[in-house]
Amino acid sequence: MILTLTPNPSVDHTLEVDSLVRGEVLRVHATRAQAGGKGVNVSRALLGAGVPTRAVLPVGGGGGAELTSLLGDLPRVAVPIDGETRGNVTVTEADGTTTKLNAAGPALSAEEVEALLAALDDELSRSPDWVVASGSLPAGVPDDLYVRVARLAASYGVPLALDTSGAPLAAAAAAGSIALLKPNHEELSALVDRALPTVGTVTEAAREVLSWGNEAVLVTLGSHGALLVTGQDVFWARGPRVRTRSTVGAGDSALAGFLSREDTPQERLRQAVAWGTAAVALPGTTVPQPDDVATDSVSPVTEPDPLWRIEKL
Ligand SMILES: Nc1ncnc2c1ncn2[C@@H]1O[C@H](COP(=O)(O)OP(=O)(O)OP(=O)(O)O)[C@@H](O)[C@H]1O
Ligand SMILES: O=P(O)(O)OC[C@@]1(O)O[C@H](CO)[C@@H](O)[C@@H]1O
Repeated sequence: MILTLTPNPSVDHTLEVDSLVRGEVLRVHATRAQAGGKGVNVSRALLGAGVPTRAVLPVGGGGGAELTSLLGDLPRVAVPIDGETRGNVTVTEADGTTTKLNAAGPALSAEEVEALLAALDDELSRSPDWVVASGSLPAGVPDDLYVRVARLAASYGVPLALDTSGAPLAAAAAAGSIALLKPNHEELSALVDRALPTVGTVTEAAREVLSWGNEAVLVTLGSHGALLVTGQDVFWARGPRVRTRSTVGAGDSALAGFLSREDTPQERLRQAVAWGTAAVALPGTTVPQPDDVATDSVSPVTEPDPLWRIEKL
């Protein structure tokens, strides 16, 4: 069973337009409202693939009620909060360009933060195979929340996969004990505070993160695929070129694919890239179903050339 924690979930509203022009009246071809938030998306993707999962998330107000109804039969622990669950907006264009407007989300009180961690503690005591902690932190939640999550997971011997950015990522990565970090290229670059133009520089940055006491780094590179860096090896893989409809949730789908089955690092990377590639061909925050995923079209490369430029991959 894979447990997920999403401290700042959302209702994702997607608007599809031909082309986004600032200051104009634009006609919207299609709109959709879907359950969102990074850990929620990981759980949704796993559920679709028949992998047991459970999502822990705070919910509040009308947005929380809408999110609850959109979650359908996803197994979950919803922690009630006074604030209003956020709505995020995505605009996708005909060429696949994706523009996202993410709200800050509700402020959580200190008691609500403790209630969320208590719900997580309770679920961790049931020995899930992994816990995934993902996304931004709402106002009122200290930047070290994921450090506390890592300690809690370690106390139960449950491996933690973390996908976040900025100060919460910096705090948790520096504290160590994370089985898998999933930054994208930009997030890793911000974490080590330098540009990472090549496979070699990305690998070096990931190795620096491992030296802080973490076990593996899956760096997703958007259309350039993903690099998996462990203490021993480096693997790179990219999917086939696909028509992009929306990149929202590609990283979450990649993480779900990586965790979807016990396997070798190469096979996990193959699944991750296949699931991420499948996600971008789907609209809005739609996560891929098993039939959408073309695993055979992904061939991981062991020890890719450090001189390869990321933008050319
Ligand atoms: N434009 C694209 N074309 C093909 N595959 C893509 C594209 N964008 C993403 N992917 C696939 O999805 C994976 C995850 O993408 P990305 O690096 O954009 O994650 P992310 O930034 O965490 O995304 P998000 O935060 O929106 O979930 C990539 O490793 C790649 O396999
Ligand atoms: O604001 P955060 O928490 O960083 O990201 C939230 C979010 O953009 O992430 C998901 C896609 O990964 C979306 O469902 C959601 O709207």
